[in-house]
Amino acid sequence: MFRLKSMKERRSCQKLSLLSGMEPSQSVKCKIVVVGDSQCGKTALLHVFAKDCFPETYVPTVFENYTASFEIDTQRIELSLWDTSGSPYYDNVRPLSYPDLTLSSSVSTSAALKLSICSAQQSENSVRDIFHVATLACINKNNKNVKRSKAPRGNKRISHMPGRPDLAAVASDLRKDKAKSCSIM
Ligand SMILES: Nc1nc2c(ncn2[C@@H]2O[C@H](COP(=O)(O)OP(=O)(O)OP(=O)(O)O)[C@@H](O)[C@H]2O)c(=O)[nH]1
Repeated sequence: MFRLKSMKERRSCQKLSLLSGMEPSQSVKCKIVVVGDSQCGKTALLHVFAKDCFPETYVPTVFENYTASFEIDTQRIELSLWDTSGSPYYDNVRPLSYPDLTLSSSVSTSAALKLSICSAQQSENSVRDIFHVATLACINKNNKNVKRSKAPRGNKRISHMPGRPDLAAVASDLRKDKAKSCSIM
């Protein structure tokens, strides 16, 4: 049913549009590259976010791409998610995933991620938060004033939605978290 937007909705909508420099009807595109040590859980992180499933078996990554879209303050966000290999064997080719990376965007996003990484392995919401923070950092690259709003969490709509395993069951089987680092750039 058609519904008129409240003043508050309109304001927050305008706010993000101004910040991203786009009309709300247009989507903001962000690219997020996940890097980190081998087997630190990069692919698992991406699977939980983009595919709503947790990969139990380890399959070494070379390169993999995922897409996801959601809304923040009615602004449509299209994410291009890049998974990389943590193996030193790919040290020379990995940087090809982020040729246009600036140090500042990498540092600010990594810092945000570190705050959330501890619970990311056990909570779907934390995983979502990580990518929302990374997305805002991505938008922030073009506009220094962007702030995370207090609006309800964006609803993610994903390109592939396989069956959703019981994450609680997976969590009960969690082994001790590894002291490895994982970053989103
Ligand atoms: N218990 C537990 N296992 C995890 C977690 N995240 C990932 N794993 C497991 O750790 C293994 C490696 O996870 P991946 O996500 O494939 O690791 P990766 O960082 O992508 O590894 P590379 O492809 O080598 O770079 C898999 O068997 C996952 O099931 C976690 O949060 N808890």
